[in-house]
Amino acid sequence: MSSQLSTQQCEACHVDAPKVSEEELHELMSQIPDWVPEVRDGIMMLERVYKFKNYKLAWAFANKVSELAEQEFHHPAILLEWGKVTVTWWSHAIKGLHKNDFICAAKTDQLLSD
Ligand SMILES: C[C@H](O)[C@H](O)[C@H]1CNC2=NC(N)=NC(=O)C2=N1
Repeated sequence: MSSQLSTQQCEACHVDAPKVSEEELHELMSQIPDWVPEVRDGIMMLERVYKFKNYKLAWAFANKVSELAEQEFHHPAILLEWGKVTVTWWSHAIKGLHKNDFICAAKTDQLLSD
């Protein structure tokens, strides 16, 4: 359930922290069905495009995602466009996906209803 992930906190991620396994990936993806795993420069990432009616609403959402990032001290790529925000989570430290990324993806989804 996505509520399960979104109630968790990011933990400090170090270079030797574990990447999620194939099995975990499958289980965690099922909890954030609107996110797509993307491999970019050999790094697995989680991405979702959010659509809005205008620039201002997209901008406000991008700001909320930025606040979440500082709260969790885990920072995504955020692409702000007219009516559209693309959020991409991955863990720089391990060049891949950590459980933190799934927690933050679930929390990003929750910002929509705030
Ligand atoms: C020093 C600090 O903890 C690190 O630079 C953090 C900050 N935010 C981060 N965000 C993300 N997405 N991945 C990281 O590896 C990461 N590392």
